[in-house]
Amino acid sequence: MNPDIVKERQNASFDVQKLTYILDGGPEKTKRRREISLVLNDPDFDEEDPNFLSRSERYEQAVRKSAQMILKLREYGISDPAEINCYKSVVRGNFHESLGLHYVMFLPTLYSQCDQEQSKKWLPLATSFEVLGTYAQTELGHTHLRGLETTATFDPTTQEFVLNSPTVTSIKWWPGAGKTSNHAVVLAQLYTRGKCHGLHAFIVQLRHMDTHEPLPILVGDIGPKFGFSEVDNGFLKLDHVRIPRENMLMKHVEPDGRYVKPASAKLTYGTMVFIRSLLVGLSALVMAKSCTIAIRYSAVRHQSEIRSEPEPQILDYQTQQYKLFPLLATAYAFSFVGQYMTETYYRISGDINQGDLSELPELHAVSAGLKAFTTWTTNTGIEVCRMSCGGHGYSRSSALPDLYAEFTPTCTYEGENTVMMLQTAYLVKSYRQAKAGEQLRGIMSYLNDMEQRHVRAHPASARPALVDINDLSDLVESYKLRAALVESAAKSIQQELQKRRSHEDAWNNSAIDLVKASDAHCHYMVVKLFTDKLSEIGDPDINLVLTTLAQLYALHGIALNSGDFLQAGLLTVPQMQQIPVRIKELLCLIRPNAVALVDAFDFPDKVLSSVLGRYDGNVYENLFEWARRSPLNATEVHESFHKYLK
Ligand SMILES: CCCCCCCC/C=C\CCCCCCC/C=C/C(=O)SCCNC(=O)CCNC(=O)[C@H](O)C(C)(C)COP(=O)(O)OP(=O)(O)OC[C@H]1O[C@@H](n2cnc3c(N)ncnc32)[C@H](O)[C@@H]1OP(=O)(O)O
Ligand SMILES: Cc1cc2nc3c(=O)[nH]c(=O)nc-3n(C[C@H](O)[C@H](O)[C@H](O)COP(=O)(O)OP(=O)(O)OC[C@H]3O[C@@H](n4cnc5c(N)ncnc54)[C@H](O)[C@@H]3O)c2cc1C
Repeated sequence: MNPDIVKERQNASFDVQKLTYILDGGPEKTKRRREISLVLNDPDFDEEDPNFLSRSERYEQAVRKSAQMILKLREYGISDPAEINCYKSVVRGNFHESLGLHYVMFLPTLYSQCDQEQSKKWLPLATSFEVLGTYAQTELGHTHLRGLETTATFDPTTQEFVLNSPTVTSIKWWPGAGKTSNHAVVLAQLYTRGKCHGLHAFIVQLRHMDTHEPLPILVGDIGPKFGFSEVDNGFLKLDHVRIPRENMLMKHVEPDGRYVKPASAKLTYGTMVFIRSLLVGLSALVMAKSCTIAIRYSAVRHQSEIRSEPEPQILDYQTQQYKLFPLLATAYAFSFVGQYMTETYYRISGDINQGDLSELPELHAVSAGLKAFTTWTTNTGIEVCRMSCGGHGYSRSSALPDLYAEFTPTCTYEGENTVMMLQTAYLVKSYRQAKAGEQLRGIMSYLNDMEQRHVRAHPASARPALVDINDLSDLVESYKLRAALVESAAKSIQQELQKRRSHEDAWNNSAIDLVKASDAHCHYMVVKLFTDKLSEIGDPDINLVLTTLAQLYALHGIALNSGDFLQAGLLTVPQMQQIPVRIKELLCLIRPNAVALVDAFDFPDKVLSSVLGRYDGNVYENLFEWARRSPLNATEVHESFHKYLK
């Protein structure tokens, strides 16, 4: 064990184990997660670092791993969805799996959209992996759902739908598992009796069940990408492909071609809401991994000098702390927000299953906004962690380049982040409702008292100083008032309408304000949920260290967005000047606990897969060993010497 890291652990002021229990949701859950993590000792999962493999080898390795996972899940009797998720995230490490989409999109779509008869047919096939599925929605030319071109036309004479990609731009593009899957959920515009009824989901067989040869359908892999090398993102061109009427999910077409409206057309989009909710938790996980790597490495890396003494640990540099500790605070904040998002998703989708759709718009708005907010923040955070590790952060051995490449598409897939932030129509609607005197419920209820607060952009000098920057509840209150930026967005729309612009143009001309409002709303939610969590934590040592992190999170956010807080008169200039001073004090308070705080995330070394983030801190000898495994070192003299240099 590296002596620096031993010393760090001795300095901790709290019980790491107890904090792990809080993150997991209780000691029983930690125990079970650790039991599941033992699978890492299984020699069947001993594999070469994918960074040393070609794309085709990586894909093959991923397929083998996916198949092994299924067999082992059965062998170990793991069937609870949360446990399957835990198992997979352990085995998957920092990469994706080839059957990922089958689990996260295909199966959930079947579960939520099959009727009884369809469930009876498709669920046994899909859960036994005879049917391997993908989710084909995006097209070469479109992702905006109303604009999708693929058609599904009902033919009552044969009781079939005819699926067609009429143009090049309508070719399905991106669906994972282009080579792996034999079925797809295809999203297409439904036509029956000559009328279009909008987007619906259909199950389409793509490949022969025994030979895996494509049916008369053009299907394949779209080629190498920024990351996602394990995943065969695919294309799919359908040329008048016929499928039985029973393959339409939720069956909205009667045998005579009559269309029966669903309770809400938006239920077809349910799988995206599910994944967007999951991505909030995934952001927390990846931010936590990145911080673990960067903070452990910073504790063992010595460089330059502060005083004329031996080289200090780089974690002692104030600038290093300023780079990493706000991200550490973010990892904790997002962990609690992830827990909230999961609970909210299951609560509201439970109501939806019972026929109560009243909270669907809020679920959509919250999951879209938090997905965008947390993935954007995490994406930039991983890169800060990588940079903070200097040159070794650039090596794939650090895992940070992989974490970045694998995570960055979360900002794009399941709804591009700007587009998701623009799903703030709900926010503006809520604002208008509150202004009209309606009492809002839930997370939007803070808009109820906006009129009394009169939060507007007028001189700060005309306002009382509301905020004690050392008081978390005051900080939550100021974030709440900043979230009233929605008022500016609503006003911008109003002004555009007064200029006789159409509603659509007024919306587009206010889009920057709308995204800002959405961002401010999400930021408020994160600060509030983090603060609310503190009241549940009885252990005084843990409460203290998490309160310090929450204060840092809140103040750092204000420092980054100082213009908003000053403009709205929520803070005075002298208060604003106090914030950097307080932030520096908080960095000093966090410093002795930094390693213990990342230890509490409890990532086994095999899951982190990072030479820099090793628990024992023995970085240099393992970096050397890792480099020696590089395929370029397989021979002492590379063949290129004989071919070109000699
Ligand atoms: C510790 C925790 C660990 C967690 C472990 C997690 C493990 C998971 C591991 C890995 C996960 C990663 C998985 C990797 C695989 C990724 C694969 C990627 C797949 C995809 O990308 S699938 C394709 C996704 N595509 C999109 O998201 C498209 C985005 N676009 C849209 O959603 C829509 O076009 C739109 C919302 C922008 C506009 O909708 P539409 O076209 O219908 O427009 P309108 O007709 O105007 O309707 C708008 C109207 O509808 C409301 N609305 C829109 N969407 C929804 C919804 N989903 N639900 C409810 N309501 C919705 C909208 O608010 C409007 O309402 P109003 O009319 O204003 O009332
Ligand atoms: C790794 C990966 C895996 C994927 N897996 C799948 C899958 O399994 N199945 C599937 O169906 N799809 C999948 N996708 C596709 C993914 O869902 C889309 O890429 C995503 O929805 C974004 O759409 P787009 O690529 O068309 O971007 P575009 O919508 O073309 O975005 C380009 C730019 O235009 C801007 N823009 C677009 N619309 C607006 C607007 N209304 N207002 C303001 N700005 C706007 C965006 O902000 C962005 O800056 C995957 C994508 C990736 C990268």
